[in-house]
Amino acid sequence: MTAVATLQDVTMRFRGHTALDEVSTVLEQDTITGLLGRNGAGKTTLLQLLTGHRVPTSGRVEVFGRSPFEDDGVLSRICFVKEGQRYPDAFRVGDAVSAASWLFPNWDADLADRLLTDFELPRKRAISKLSRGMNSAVGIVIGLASRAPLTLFDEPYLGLDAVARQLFYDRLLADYAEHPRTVVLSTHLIEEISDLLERVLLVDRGRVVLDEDADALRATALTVAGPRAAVEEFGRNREVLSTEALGGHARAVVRVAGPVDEAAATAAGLSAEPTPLQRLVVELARATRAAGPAVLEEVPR
Ligand SMILES: Nc1ncnc2c1ncn2[C@@H]1O[C@H](COP(=O)(O)OP(=O)(O)OP(=O)(O)O)[C@@H](O)[C@H]1O
Repeated sequence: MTAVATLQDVTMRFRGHTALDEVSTVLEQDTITGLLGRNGAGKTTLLQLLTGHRVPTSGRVEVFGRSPFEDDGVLSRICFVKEGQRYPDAFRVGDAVSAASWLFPNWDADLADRLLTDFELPRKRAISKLSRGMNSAVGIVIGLASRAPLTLFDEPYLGLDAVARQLFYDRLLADYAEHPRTVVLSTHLIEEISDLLERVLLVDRGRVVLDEDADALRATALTVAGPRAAVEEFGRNREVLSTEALGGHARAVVRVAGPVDEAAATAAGLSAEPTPLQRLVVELARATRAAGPAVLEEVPR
């Protein structure tokens, strides 16, 4: 695999506050990574470092083999879609799209047209008159049509309704299948995007808590349910991430080694199901933070 971006021992301090603390990670070419973490975890800061908006206090950031800071050759290959993106006051939707078409060498005008239609964005409408969700949709159209080799979406769904969010996920996946590129999606809506993700990068209080292949991560845990005694017995020699009991019945999220454990659960009279990614991430983060509060909140859908 080819590394598109590398962070090595990156620390970012703002006055007294450490937003990122010795972070190391690699973004592989042609992957979709979910960048996850609670409010203030350091996600936006990490994306700002990748896009050269900030220079780390210490450590090394490399994108396409070079420091992204003030390097036009690198920056023209990156599209950064920010939460609540602002545009010049006089801009209409068409102006934002035209400006983006000049910026990104791989720009696909036909795709941009189709996406504007899909998201019902009139080209002539002043951006200042758009609803919050429509404003987010403009960023999404630009992010997808840019076909930038490194495309970063920082919570791009502000104000977008569920139908529009699904449209975004569907169009991203379809276009990615035809034109693979490296995508990072910073989000709190883990379950919604879990099918899209190939990598999971979880940041908590400026530190990397998880940096894993999404399928491998899913295979590390099972949700088992059944008679309480059998659930307890099953968890005896395994790492139990959480347990809920109601009367004689219990349900537990348990770390497992593979299919052999699933067979053992079934043989013990338990139901065994994959653990939803959001639940798994919450539980793993909680376990990492020992006795602390949950690291991620479940976001109501
Ligand atoms: N310019 C700045 N000056 C001081 N502190 C900052 C600055 N930018 C970010 N921080 C702090 O760094 C921490 C990480 O912020 P960051 O925006 O990266 O979090 P985030 O994970 O993107 O959060 P959210 O999910 O709420 O958007 C926060 O505590 C934030 O207050």
